[in-house]
Amino acid sequence: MIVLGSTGSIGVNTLEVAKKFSIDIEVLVAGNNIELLNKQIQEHNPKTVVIANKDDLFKVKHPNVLCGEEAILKIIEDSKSDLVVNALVGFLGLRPTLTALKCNKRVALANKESLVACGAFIDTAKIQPIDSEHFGLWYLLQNRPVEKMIITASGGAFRDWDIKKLQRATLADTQKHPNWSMGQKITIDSATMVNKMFELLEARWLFGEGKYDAIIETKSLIHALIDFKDGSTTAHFADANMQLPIAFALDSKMQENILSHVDLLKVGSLEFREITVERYPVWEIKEELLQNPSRGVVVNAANEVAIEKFIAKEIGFMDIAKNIIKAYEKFDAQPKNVDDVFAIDKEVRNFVRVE
Ligand SMILES: NC(=O)C1=CN([C@@H]2O[C@H](COP(=O)(O)OP(=O)(O)OC[C@H]3O[C@@H](n4cnc5c(N)ncnc54)[C@H](OP(=O)(O)O)[C@@H]3O)[C@@H](O)[C@H]2O)C=CC1
Ligand SMILES: CC(=O)[C@@H](O)[C@H](O)COP(=O)(O)O
Ligand SMILES: [Mn+2]
Repeated sequence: MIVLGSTGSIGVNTLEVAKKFSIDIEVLVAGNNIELLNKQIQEHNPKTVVIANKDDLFKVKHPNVLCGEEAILKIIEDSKSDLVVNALVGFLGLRPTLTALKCNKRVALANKESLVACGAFIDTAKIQPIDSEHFGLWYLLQNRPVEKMIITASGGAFRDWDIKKLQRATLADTQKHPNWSMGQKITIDSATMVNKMFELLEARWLFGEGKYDAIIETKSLIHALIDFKDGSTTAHFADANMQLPIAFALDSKMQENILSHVDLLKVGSLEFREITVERYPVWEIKEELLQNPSRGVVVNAANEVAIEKFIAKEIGFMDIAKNIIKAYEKFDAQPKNVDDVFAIDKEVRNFVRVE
């Protein structure tokens, strides 16, 4: 298989699962972490490697190394593998998803920005999501009428902070996720609750029209719940470890033991909280966005630029949501095709950059 983003949090977990299942790795794609990439090359012996920057080419211990975004698309087109794991972060992951699907490959999709920005034009039949909440929903779904699908949020790094202090929160503060160890960008998205809004959109594209909502479960032991029309509610419990969703994304008929069971006596109690607009201002547009999911492209582009500005200390933490909402109010056109998605993405980025 091909692993895009092999040196990231999902990429590393994917390679561990691949080792356990003895899956052959044809291509590794990484960004700047060449030290880790070299270790992965030694262990998995890929035929081809792609990295982000040509200045790093000489550091990679492999005879066949390419670089840049076009090279990622080319190796997908040229490869024999039937399965592409897309664990790239951000809008950068969209073209590889589209290319893999065009080449009739299966896509194990962690790159949620692909569906958020372009879900209307992606055939989800060939996609197995790598996200704990969608895995949970998929696991719970059975042939009974559903009332509502609910996903859980941890509440992120600032769930217990005094709201008045949030504007001055630093990048380092955002990274103190209570339950999960993940890449920098998704950990910021968890703190703003953008991650959960993205996941509601993903769910909408993956499972179709219906009622979707999210609540905070502070231990991240329940990942999804389904309210069935008959009055039953079922919940998916599993430890906060992505290897379970990854294992099923690589092999949906998977029968192996991947994790220890959650020990409810050790857990003792669970706490649920509402997601409020006061702490998570982006939640204000959640319902409207779910009614018009194609507008996800606007939210995604605004979020990526706002995060860049936050990291560069040009704006405070609470301004990330303000930038998103402002862009959302300004750009209300819905993309009619994939070209529109790229055009709107560009326009929104230009707008937020100068805001
Ligand atoms: N982490 C998690 O538990 C979950 C993540 N996701 C989603 O999965 C995706 C990946 O997340 P995560 O693993 O946390 O992110 P990371 O930041 O940990 O990893 C991102 C990967 O993309 C690579 N990369 C970045 N830019 C480039 C580039 N220009 N060219 C080639 N490779 C590049 C990075 O390389 P390098 O590090 O070498 O620079 C790294 O391998 C995101 O969309 C996220 O929202 C979804 C559910 C759970
Ligand atoms: C592991 C995973 O699936 C993440 O998307 C996780 O859900 C992020 O944590 P939050 O619940 O804080 O957004
Ligand atoms: Mn998730």
